[in-house]
Amino acid sequence: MSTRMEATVTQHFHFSPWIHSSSIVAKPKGSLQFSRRFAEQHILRVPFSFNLQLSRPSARRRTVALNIACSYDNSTALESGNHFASFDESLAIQRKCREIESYLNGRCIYLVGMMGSGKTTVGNVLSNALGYSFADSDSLVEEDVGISVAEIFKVYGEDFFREKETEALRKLSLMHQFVISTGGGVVTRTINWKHMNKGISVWLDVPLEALVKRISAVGTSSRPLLHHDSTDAYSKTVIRLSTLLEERGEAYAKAEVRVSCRKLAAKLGTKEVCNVTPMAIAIEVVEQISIFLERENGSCAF
Ligand SMILES: Nc1ncnc2c1ncn2[C@@H]1O[C@H](COP(=O)(O)OP(=O)(O)OP(=O)(O)O)[C@@H](O)[C@H]1O
Ligand SMILES: O=C(O)C1=C[C@@H](O)[C@@H](O)[C@H](O)C1
Repeated sequence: MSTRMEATVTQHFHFSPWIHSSSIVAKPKGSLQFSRRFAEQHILRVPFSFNLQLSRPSARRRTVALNIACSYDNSTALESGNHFASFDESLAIQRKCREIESYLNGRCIYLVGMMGSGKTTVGNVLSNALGYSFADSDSLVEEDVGISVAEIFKVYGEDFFREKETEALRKLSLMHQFVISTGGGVVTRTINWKHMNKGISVWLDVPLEALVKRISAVGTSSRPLLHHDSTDAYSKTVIRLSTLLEERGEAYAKAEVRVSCRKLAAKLGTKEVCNVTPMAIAIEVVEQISIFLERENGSCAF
């Protein structure tokens, strides 16, 4: 005798920010029928594949194979879990970069944000994907003066550093096809915006707690605005970072594009901003730039 039984499958998928969950053509719940011989097994492995329908018409469909574990009978506990779709992020970001490059028209990308927000780390990923060169305004100032930023602050003071920084940005504003990691304080001077507005500015908006975690992992010796020799150096760093973040919030918000790492973490299904990889952030940067370019062009360009 062949008795059939029904099982409910609940799917939870985590996708790269590339794919908007609203655009996925898949039912979140489904019903499957199994023959009696599966009754002894706690977990059924069901080979399952479907096409991800991306919202952008020009984007390629990707097929992912997922194993869905479930048990039979709605009333018994379902064996559940999150199943990550494999996704070649480096190919995906390169593809998206190709889509936007003619709209960028060689304009430089200026990454702005607090110390430790990942401008250098994400900037390198982005420049590779775009095929752009990478520059760091702090490094340019160091090359110009011949000593480190920390030493410049100590020997010549902050105002001298700010002048040199503005000069570095002026030179960079004459360049094309660069991703530029800027110093954390560039947003505070109006003249710097004049230079950065030759390209596209992107704010890497990272919450305080993630900044603190990252900075305390590497120390503050290279960051003169945060460095303290005192015994309670950690708490002083937290207070200083939080004050700077509050003072500069509005200035960072002047950037044309904002990438909120908190929102991105939520979109990726994690509360922990520190779990979001530089690649995932770089992908989101390209996504947000493409939205900005669409607005700039007044139509759906991609
Ligand atoms: N997404 C990330 N996940 C985990 N660690 C990261 C991430 N992004 C950056 N980091 C780490 O945080 C630290 C600061 O990053 P990075 O130097 O890129 O920031 P920054 O904005 O360029 O800082 P600054 O302006 O002070 O030079 C580095 O140690 C880096 O490895
Ligand atoms: O946030 C800031 O004001 C600074 C950030 C660093 O990148 C350096 O530009 C310098 O230490 C100052």
